[in-house]
Amino acid sequence: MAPKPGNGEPSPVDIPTFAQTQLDLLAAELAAEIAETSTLVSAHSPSALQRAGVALTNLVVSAQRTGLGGKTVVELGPDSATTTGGAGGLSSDELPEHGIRTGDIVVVSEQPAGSAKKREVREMEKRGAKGVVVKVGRGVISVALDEEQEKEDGSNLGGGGRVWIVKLADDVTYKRMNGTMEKLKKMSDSEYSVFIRVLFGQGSPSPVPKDLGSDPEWGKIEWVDPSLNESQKDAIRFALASREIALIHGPPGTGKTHTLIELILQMIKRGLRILVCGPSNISVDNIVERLAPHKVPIIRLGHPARLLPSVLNHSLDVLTRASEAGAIVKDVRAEMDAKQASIRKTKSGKERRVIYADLKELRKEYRERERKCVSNLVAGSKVVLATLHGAGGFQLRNQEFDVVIIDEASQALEAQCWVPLLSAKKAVCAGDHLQLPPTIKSLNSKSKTKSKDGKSGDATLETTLFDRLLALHGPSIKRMLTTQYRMHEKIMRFPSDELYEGKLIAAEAVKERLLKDIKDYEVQDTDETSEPLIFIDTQGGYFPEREEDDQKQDSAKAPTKKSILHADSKSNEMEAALVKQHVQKLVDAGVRPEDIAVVTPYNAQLVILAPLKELFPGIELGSVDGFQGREKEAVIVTLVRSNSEGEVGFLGEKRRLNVAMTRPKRSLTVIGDSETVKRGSKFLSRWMTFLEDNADLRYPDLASLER
Ligand SMILES: Nc1ncnc2c1ncn2[C@@H]1O[C@H](COP(=O)(O)OP(=O)(O)OP(=O)(O)O)[C@@H](O)[C@H]1O
Repeated sequence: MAPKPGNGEPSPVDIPTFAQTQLDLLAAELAAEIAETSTLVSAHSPSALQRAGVALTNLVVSAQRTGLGGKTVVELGPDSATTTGGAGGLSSDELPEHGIRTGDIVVVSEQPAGSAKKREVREMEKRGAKGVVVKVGRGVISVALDEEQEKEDGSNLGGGGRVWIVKLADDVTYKRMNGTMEKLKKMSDSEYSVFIRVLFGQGSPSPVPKDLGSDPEWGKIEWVDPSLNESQKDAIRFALASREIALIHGPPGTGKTHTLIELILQMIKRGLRILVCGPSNISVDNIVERLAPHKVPIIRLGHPARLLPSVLNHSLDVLTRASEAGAIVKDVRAEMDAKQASIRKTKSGKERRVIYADLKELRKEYRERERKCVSNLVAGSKVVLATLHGAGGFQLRNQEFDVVIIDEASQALEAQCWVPLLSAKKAVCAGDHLQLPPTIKSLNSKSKTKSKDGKSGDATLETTLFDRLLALHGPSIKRMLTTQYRMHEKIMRFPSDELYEGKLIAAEAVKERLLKDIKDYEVQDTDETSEPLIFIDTQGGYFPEREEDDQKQDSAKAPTKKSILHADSKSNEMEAALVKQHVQKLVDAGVRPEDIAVVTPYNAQLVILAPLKELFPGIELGSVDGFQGREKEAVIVTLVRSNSEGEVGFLGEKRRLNVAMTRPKRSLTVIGDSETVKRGSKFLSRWMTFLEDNADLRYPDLASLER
């Protein structure tokens, strides 16, 4: 564990040791990810892998062209020999249902004939071509190949024959994190900036005046949005006044992004140059969308195919094309496209080789011109937005920013945060360390850490920068947002008291909102729609949980990635029946299925709940982890665990429960076995007692349940 919070001076961290620990942990994580893919691929047939969402079979290369960065983009379409027009409702030019998404790293390779052949990922990588999916359409999927991946005779792309693509572990992200950690490790003591020293406890953050609200400098801010609440204003003042680091702690629904937007606008007013990052494209786009109406000049880095359509106008790619220098780049691109097209026409090996040599030259020229054009644009902009990973691209090399802002910092790996932070002078990180950290596959992997004074501890990738800084410097480096704009007062009470020191306040507009008060359509006043908090207690041992393995034996169903990867997941059929009954009551009262979500910690339970999607079109079913950041009018949580041993597994994780119970706006229904759950932990025991005392407590009516 990291040093104790706030006990005077922080214990300094030895930076090279820290970086090495991160490198070890990242290597273990990448290995776990690679192993997962390899196991999947070698154990299942191509069609099973397609159903599991990790492959797309029966394709042919239909075209190739030049993409961003001068890369070759191959377009893949269905092989007409395998799609007999219209079979299964599929027209011959449409791709079947698949799980490959833009941004996935894939290998394109010759498809093995028959399913008997053993497939090895490593072998496929060697013989095929690796790349990134840049576009997914109904009838075509485009892959930008890694440099020089296409062999001159096209043999690694099926040589004109049938190919398939398989999703691989995303090692690109790792390379960037590793590169960053290597740099950090090699830095000498004299190269550490004040900022770096503070972030590793080799110095304390510069003091900030105590009462910023009445401070002559920070107390008189002209707010762009005067409706900000006091805790939001205070967090912004603190983030502006701090010199090295400020954490903005945003519990669920407290307007974290809202606050960051005002902070960015205030920083722009002060002439500061800002880099804004988040762990995912969506987290960054969310900010671009909300900044755009303020008409401030912003540039969004990142591949256009991965950005929301609404933010494209701010994307570097679009801005580059619109610029004057962009026109010259376009000419080179056209020439390259013509060459690419001619490769496919010629059969002569000699001619192909000449064209490839020309292409290589053109690619170099293209890249140089594009880089120049991009650097000019970036250098001239005051606000740049990118994913943490994207901030490590060539576009930001040698660029300096006054402040780096990281949203959702508690959901990012620390090594990823260092991609933009290595050259930062000051950082503002927003997040909530009491919700779930990033998902880690190598969970058992721990590495020893050592502080400068020789104290050692265990480090895991789950410890985020946010956690570490709080542990290092204590609460004085953070400000918490305290008014929440999502939940009914009664839904908020338990998480607030247990996790947020009882500090959360429900905003007037939401504190008494019930389902029956929905304004957009009519909802009847029933027992289900007039209660914000319902607990259906399944205690008594009548509703035991099941292991996924038990079900697989009696199920002839095709594997899904979920079922393959969650072989030891749990489910509870009777709880699922109770969910269905409750949803039916809500829908009968008039609540729209699209305003209802069912969340559960267990993926096997999701498989059992799946038929609800057909019964109530529009309803959302999700794992707790997948629902983080989301909200719904009504949320039903099924806890699944029910056994005589009091085993609760990963239900015992407070942060997971916190996410589960803070998704609803007007109605939270918890379905679970209080006897089992109570025994899981003190926190769970207090939650069960709270529900018994405060929720509308119900017991299942066994007779009315259809099995
Ligand atoms: N000062 C305010 N006055 C009124 N409404 C506000 C205020 N601040 C935030 N909100 C509203 O609260 C909601 C949540 O805001 P926002 O999306 O910024 O939250 P968030 O904290 O980023 O969300 P999450 O809980 O997912 O982290 C939004 O509907 C927003 O308009």
